[in-house]
Amino acid sequence: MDEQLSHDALSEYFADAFPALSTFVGELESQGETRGLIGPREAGKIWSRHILNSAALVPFLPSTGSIVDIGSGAGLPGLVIAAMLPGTAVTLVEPMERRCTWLTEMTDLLKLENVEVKRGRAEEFHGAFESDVVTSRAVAPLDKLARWSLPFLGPGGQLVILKGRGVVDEIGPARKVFKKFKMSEPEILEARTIEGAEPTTVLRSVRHGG
Ligand SMILES: C[S@@+](CC[C@H](N)C(=O)[O-])C[C@H]1O[C@@H](n2cnc3c(N)ncnc32)[C@H](O)[C@@H]1O
Repeated sequence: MDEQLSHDALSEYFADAFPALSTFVGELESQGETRGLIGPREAGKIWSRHILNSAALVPFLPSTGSIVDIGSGAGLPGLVIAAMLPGTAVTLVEPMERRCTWLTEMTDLLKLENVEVKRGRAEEFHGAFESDVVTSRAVAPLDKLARWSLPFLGPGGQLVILKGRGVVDEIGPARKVFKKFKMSEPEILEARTIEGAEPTTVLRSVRHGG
């Protein structure tokens, strides 16, 4: 467990999702680095760096409906969302086969019945299905990410993504594609979880016409 975070604070924050997420953290600690899912020396920091960072998105998401997480990698934020919001249907889109194998293994191990893993690049699924919300973390600069993400949204659909503070500088180059998909002006929100964890930045935009 991360040094600065107490078991009690994490257990209280994650409530019903805590057992599944503890199992997930244990698997990331034991296998994450060797399977190329997390960086070296991250094993002791998974709760703060990855799980709480992903969880920061959850207060901005609906508790029902469909969510597609683009470029899920190790399952961040997609598996964290699925564990915390069991009333949603979460699709994880990831092109790398070995990461999809991991995602499927974790979905089974954590007994998440609301997860579907789709192997491929986001662009390959345009037109194949729609989603109420698209999420992502650390996948691409905003203009590229918007081209990959926005075709999944119908009217009223939302883009809700984790980004670094520098996201404000990415909005200009992405404006054209936001306009093309009739998206609202992106909001930049500060997202907090528990005391002692770093706040993070969330970008949210809604497709007009819902
Ligand atoms: C830096 S990793 C981030 C993984 C995870 N979201 C996280 O925060 O740890 C970027 C991920 O995006 C995936 N990716 C790259 N291009 C993609 C595309 N066109 N569509 C979907 N996923 C993509 C990569 O395979 C990789 O797993």
